[in-house]
Amino acid sequence: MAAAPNNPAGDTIFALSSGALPSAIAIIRISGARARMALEALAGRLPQPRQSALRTLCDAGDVLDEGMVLWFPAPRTVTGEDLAELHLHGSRAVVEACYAALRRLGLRLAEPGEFTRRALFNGKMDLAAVEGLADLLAAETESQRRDAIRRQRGAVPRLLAGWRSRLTLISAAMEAAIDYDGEEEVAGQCAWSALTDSLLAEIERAATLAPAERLRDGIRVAIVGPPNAGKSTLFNALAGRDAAIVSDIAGTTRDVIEAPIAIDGIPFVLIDTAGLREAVDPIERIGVSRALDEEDLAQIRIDLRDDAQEDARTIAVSSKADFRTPRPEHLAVSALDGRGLDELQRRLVAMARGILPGEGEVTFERRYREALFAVRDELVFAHRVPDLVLSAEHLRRAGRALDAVLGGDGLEDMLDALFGRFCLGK
Ligand SMILES: Nc1nc2c(ncn2[C@@H]2O[C@H](COP(=O)(O)OP(=O)(O)OP(=O)(O)O)[C@@H](O)[C@H]2O)c(=O)[nH]1
Ligand SMILES: [K+]
Ligand SMILES: [Mg+2]
Repeated sequence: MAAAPNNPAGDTIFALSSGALPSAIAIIRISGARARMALEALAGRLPQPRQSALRTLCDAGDVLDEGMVLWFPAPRTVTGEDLAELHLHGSRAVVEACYAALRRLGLRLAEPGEFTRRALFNGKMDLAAVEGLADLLAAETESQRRDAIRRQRGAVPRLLAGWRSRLTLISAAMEAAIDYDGEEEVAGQCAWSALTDSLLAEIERAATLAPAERLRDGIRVAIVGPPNAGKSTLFNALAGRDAAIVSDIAGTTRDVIEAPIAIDGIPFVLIDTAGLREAVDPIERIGVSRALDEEDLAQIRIDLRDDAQEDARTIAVSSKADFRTPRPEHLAVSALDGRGLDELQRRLVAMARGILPGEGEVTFERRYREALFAVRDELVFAHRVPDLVLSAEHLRRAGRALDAVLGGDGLEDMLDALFGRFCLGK
């Protein structure tokens, strides 16, 4: 998509903002400095601001349609610009005729997401809200809708600003402690320690929650282990179809294979990987290196290694439990007779719930999370260093990292990708 101008004052845009044609009603939205002129040219007299009025729409003496029109003068509009809406009969011919008339008046069709882009640049929405809106429009599940609404309604900047002001308070308490000696210093240290502890816990939780894009795409679950451990067989059993090739030849799977599945309404992306070993075959070696990457990236891994250790993101599985004695500390699973599969699914759901946002929690897009990890690291350093002066410096850095998110550093880079996710007319 071509980048829309940051200052769009010159161009007036229009687009169909309602659904696919034909439909009962088609709503054409017009935004920009010439919206008023265009509305007057087509509909004659302007209606009262923000009140609908019935008008006959004409183009050079030709009646286009009869419909409701609305006029929203800037700046109290969704885009921050003059805005008009035409509510027409939802036929292709009517809409095409209107488009043609608007083009003749010097207006142009909007790019996908361009209305929202203008809202962003005119300060009508913040970036997190735009991201939330994009997800709201794409939401398919209830958890996606709830999360998107919270973000669209400004939950992210509210949280960030709250953390920022607490950090400022902590820094102030800290500077005060530096000015004291002895007992007071210890007391001061304890006070700010407690403050940073709770802030750290909150930021840590926010950064480790499933990111917004995971909620969109599904929580990644990588199945890893040695060749012939039964990874692909297990993958197929969980996916409910023969998506991956299974054979008794070690090194069968080389590429990464993905299958989206839902368990208890939670979206997962299952990932089958190449068996981990010192491969001689160069192609298999690439497969092994990809497997290790997926293992790192995944939020949850199902580990079929003999020495697998359970942790917050790992389920250690003894496969082929129908004919091998499973390790007592591992979950015994057999893709052949089905034992352990229900329990494995229960554990996947339980782990997912731990990293999905709960009531009132909000997820963060990747770029926020990276900054949050930076903030967290600085807070950890601030705790660890023995010297209050050094601690104060780490707190300042944490503050700057938070400011970077609040100020939207690196904004331009991701705008095109973001607006590309919008449909036309939004
Ligand atoms: N008895 C029994 N055999 C199994 C089970 N799971 C897999 N197998 C067999 O073990 C062999 C290897 O299975 P795969 O699923 O291809 O193993 P993999 O871990 O994907 O192997 P690579 O892709 O080569 O790393 C096949 O012959 C499977 O039929 C199981 O639960 N029980
Ligand atoms: K195999
Ligand atoms: Mg395999």
